[in-house]
Formats: sequence, structure tokens, C-alpha cells
Amino acid sequence: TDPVWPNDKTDELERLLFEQEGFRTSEIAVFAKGCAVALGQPGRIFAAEWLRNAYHDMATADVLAGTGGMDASILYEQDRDENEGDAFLETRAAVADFQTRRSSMADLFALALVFAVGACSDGDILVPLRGGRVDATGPGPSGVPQPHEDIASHTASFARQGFNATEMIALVACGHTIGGVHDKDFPTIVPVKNSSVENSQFFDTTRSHFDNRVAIEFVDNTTNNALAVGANTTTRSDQRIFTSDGGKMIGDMAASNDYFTSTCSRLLERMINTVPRGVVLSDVVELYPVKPWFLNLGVSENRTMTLSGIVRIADALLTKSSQVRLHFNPRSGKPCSATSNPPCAVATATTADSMKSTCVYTKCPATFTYFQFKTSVPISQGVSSFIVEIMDEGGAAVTYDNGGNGFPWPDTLQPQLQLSHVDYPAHGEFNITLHLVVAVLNAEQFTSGIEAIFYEPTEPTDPQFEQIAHFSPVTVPLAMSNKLEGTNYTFYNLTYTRTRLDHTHPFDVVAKGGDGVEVSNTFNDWLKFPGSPLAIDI
Ligand code: HEM
Repeated sequence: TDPVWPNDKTDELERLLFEQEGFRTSEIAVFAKGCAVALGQPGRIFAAEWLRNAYHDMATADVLAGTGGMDASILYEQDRDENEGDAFLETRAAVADFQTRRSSMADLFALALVFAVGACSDGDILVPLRGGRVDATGPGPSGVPQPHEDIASHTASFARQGFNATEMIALVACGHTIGGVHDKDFPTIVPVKNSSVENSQFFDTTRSHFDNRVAIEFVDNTTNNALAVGANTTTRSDQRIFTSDGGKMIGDMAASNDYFTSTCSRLLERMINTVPRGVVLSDVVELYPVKPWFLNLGVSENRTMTLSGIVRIADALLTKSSQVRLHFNPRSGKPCSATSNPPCAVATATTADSMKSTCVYTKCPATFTYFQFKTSVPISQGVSSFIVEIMDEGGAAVTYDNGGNGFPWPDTLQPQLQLSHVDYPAHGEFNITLHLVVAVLNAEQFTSGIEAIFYEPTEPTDPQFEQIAHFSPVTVPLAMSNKLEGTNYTFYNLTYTRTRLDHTHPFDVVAKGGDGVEVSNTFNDWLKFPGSPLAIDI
């Protein structure tokens, strides 16, 4: 069954994971596309850096103690010998703009691993992603394995991370199937060839393919893997690890690419799901075939409300000439039909050539088309939810009702985009000011007031630690401004100034009354507001 929308824990990750390239997407995965070497840096593969980053973040886990794991603490551990190289800050640079309290840095590191393995296997391996990782607030203990250590030390360190001796062999092979060892970072393993470019001695002959060549070439003795056959015997850790069970596991991996990929998929999933005790991961992020976006409800003087927004539809549900219509259920909650009284509101949604997104793998789990809609309904009728109908050229229609109850769109507490705006700073200034207007239905029930909760990155106490934002809530009450004549809506407003342009992440509006009455609405992005560079005018 399809997931039911919305889901605060996974919706943001769902967007980042499946909408990779195209209409208003993050474009993070584009850096990993084709598992290619970086332009002008023939030794650097972003996907390989993202995979190594995830391992180094996880590798200090102590599963018995319940500490460490995927928690982005790697960003506080840059000064350690065990974290030589640029991979970690490079990974951060690729994802940091998308850190919100619904997509932690550690979640984004897991996402980057999923992209890396997906891109390097061209969509063959889609490691299941969960959300909910919690970012560390400082460095953890050290303990990332290093090439000069002996096999006993490596075995003990993987055991601490939760992987037995056989899994250690497999996991190292899964890591060392893309990328290689950089001469500038490990000159004692790979002699420096040319200091002006990023050079690597690659682990196998298919440096940009997540495949079992690393195992095949090791087994048949043709490998050029510097950690297996490098001139420096002390740092031949792959050699010691791959032969530690007499060569059985690496032999099995060499014998079957299917076995290699299924083993890696399973172990890498476990690797990114290794989190400190007490951290609860979400369910696996599943794709919504139909997903609302940018919903905007504006109430107006003439006693109507305008409903506008976007629905993202998986192309698998569409034909070239599909018609998309939305049917809005009234505030009373009664499902609407052609014979409803009042008649149900229907909007035809339209699309444009530019309103498409895809993923960077050829074997893409889904591509999407975005449809926008705009209609109005009497305020007295209101809205509570909607269903989406897709009709093909023959007139056959399929409806999508979000698991039965429609896509919820309660009209009690709604930011008013048409009355709100954002002032961006003039050149050389920093303040960004939000002028927010919220329409509240039957406001008298909310005797304890209405407030907005913003989440601001706390200033780092130590500049070395500014790598990860930690969000703290800032609560701002809204002031009543006026009633909308002839309706039960009242406008509330606030003005809120912040000094940072980054992290324009979700904020909540909450209304509270007696008897536990509480309504809240998460407003997803400042960037939707008129005046902001990305506002959509539907
Ligand atoms: C005993 C365990 C391990 C040791 C000693 C080790 C050591 C190394 C070293 C020295 C490099 C070269 C890094 C550079 O030059 O930037 C490297 C690269 C890499 N390692 Fe490991 N590694 C181990 C396990 C793993 C595991 C378990 C994974 C992932 C599952 C992994 C993933 C990678 C990747 C993807 C690269 C290539 C990075 C690039 O090309 O930028 N490694 N490893």
C-alpha cells in the first residue's frame, strides 16, 4: 500500500530522495550522477566520498554501549589522523543547505550514501532510507580503522560497530568498489604523482561502478588496489582483511555480482541505520505516487476562499494526455460527489513542459510531473480534504484518495500568502523579515492564543563546531488584527526578523484553547512567500 500523506518525519526526505533533478529539486544527487570523476579533478569521485563519509561517521559506533553511529559527529572529528582527506567536508558542502529539523545532517549523510550507491549502480541498488537520525553536538570517541592496524584490531573495531568478522570482509569490499586512495592524502600508500591535481590509485578497474570487480581482481591476482598490493606492506589492510577467513567471503563475492550487490545493500542499510541508543528511526521512506505541495488557502473579502497549489504525480500513473482533477471535500467533512449539496468544488490542474523531475539513475524508481491548480469555494462551504482524479484520453478515471480519507487540508489555521511577504536584505545588509498573516476560523475557541514557532540555528559556541546547525524553538505570539466581514475568519499577524538567510526551514503555527483544543499547521518554507526568490505564483 502507498504511504499516507502527510508524514512530518519523512516527507522532506521523500522529496529529497525521489525528486533528484528538475522542477524545484535539491539537485544534490546531480553531483553523484554517473558516479563520475569531478571535473578537472581526475582522482575525485563525489559518490565515493559520500560513501566513505558515511562509513567514517558510523565507524566510531559502540553498539553495546549504544553510543555513536550515524550522527554527523564526523564533522567535529576533522582534525584526527583517522579522518584524513576532503571527503567529509565535501559531503557536508553538498547537503548542508537542506538541513532542517526534519532532515538532520546525519539523515542527509545517509541520503548521500543512498545516492552514491544508486548512482554508481545506475539504480540497481536502492538502499532503503529511514529518517530520524539525531545530530551530535560534539565529537565522539575516536576509532575509525586505519590501514596500518593489524587484523585483530580491525576485527575488534568492526565488532564494536556491530559487524562480525565475515561482515567486515564484505563491508570493506562494498566500500572499496568505487574510488580509490589519494596520493596527496596518503603519500606513504600511494606515492605522489602530481600534486596539482587530485590523483587516486583506484581500487579496481571499474572505479565508477558499484560492482564485484574489486573482489574478482583481488581473487585472480590482477588487482591494483593500493590497500591490497601497495608497495608498503604495513598498510595492506584490504589484503589482510580479504584473506582473514581463508578467502571464502571475497571468493563468494567474486563469484557472483548478484551476491555482491545483495550483500552490500543489506550491510550498507545496516550501516546507515546504526544510531545511538534512544534514537528512533522512521519507517522506510516510501514514494507517494500522488503528493500535494505548495498548498495555499487564501480567504478574501468576497466570502470565497482561493485554493491553489501543486500536486506531484508519478509519471507511471499518467499518459500523454491525462487530465488531472481535484475534488474538494467541504469543511463539514462529508465526502463530495456529483450530487452533493452544496456541489463539490472541482479544479482542473494543468502542467507545463518545465514542470517535470527525474532522478539521476537510468533505472529510476519514478519520474514526476507537477500539476498546478487554482479554484475558489464559498467560505461557508470551506474545505477539509481533497481527492485527485486522473482521467486518460479514453475517459477512464482513477481516483487517488490517500488511503481512503483524502488528502487533508483543514481550513482552521492557514497562513495567507497573498497578505504576507518577506523583505530580503538590501546589498550589504543581513536582516530578513517575515510579515506573516494567518487566517483563523472561529478564533474565539483559541482562548490561549495563537503563536508561531520558528526554529533557529543556535550560534556555535566554538567556531570549529559551526559545521552542524542545531535548531532551537523561538516562539512568537501573533496579534489579532481584524475580522473578515461576513465570515468566521479572523486575521492574526506577526513580524519576525532574523539575521540569517540560510535554513529557511519549516515553522509551525499553533492555536490553543481550553479543554485541550490545539490546532497546528506546519508551514514548510519561507521561500514560498511573495518577495522571496523562489515564490510560486499560482
Ligand atoms: C579496515 C577498514 C578500512 C580501512 C583501513 C580503509 C581505508 C581507506 C583509505 C586509506 C582510503 C583512501 C582515502 C582517500 O585517499 O581519500 C579509503 C577510501 C575509501 N574507503 Fe575505506 N577503509 C576501510 C573500510 C571502508 C568501509 C567499510 C567503507 C564503506 C562501506 C569504505 C569506503 C571507502 C571509499 C568509498 C573510499 C574511496 C574514497 C574516494 O575515492 O574518495 N572504507 N579507505
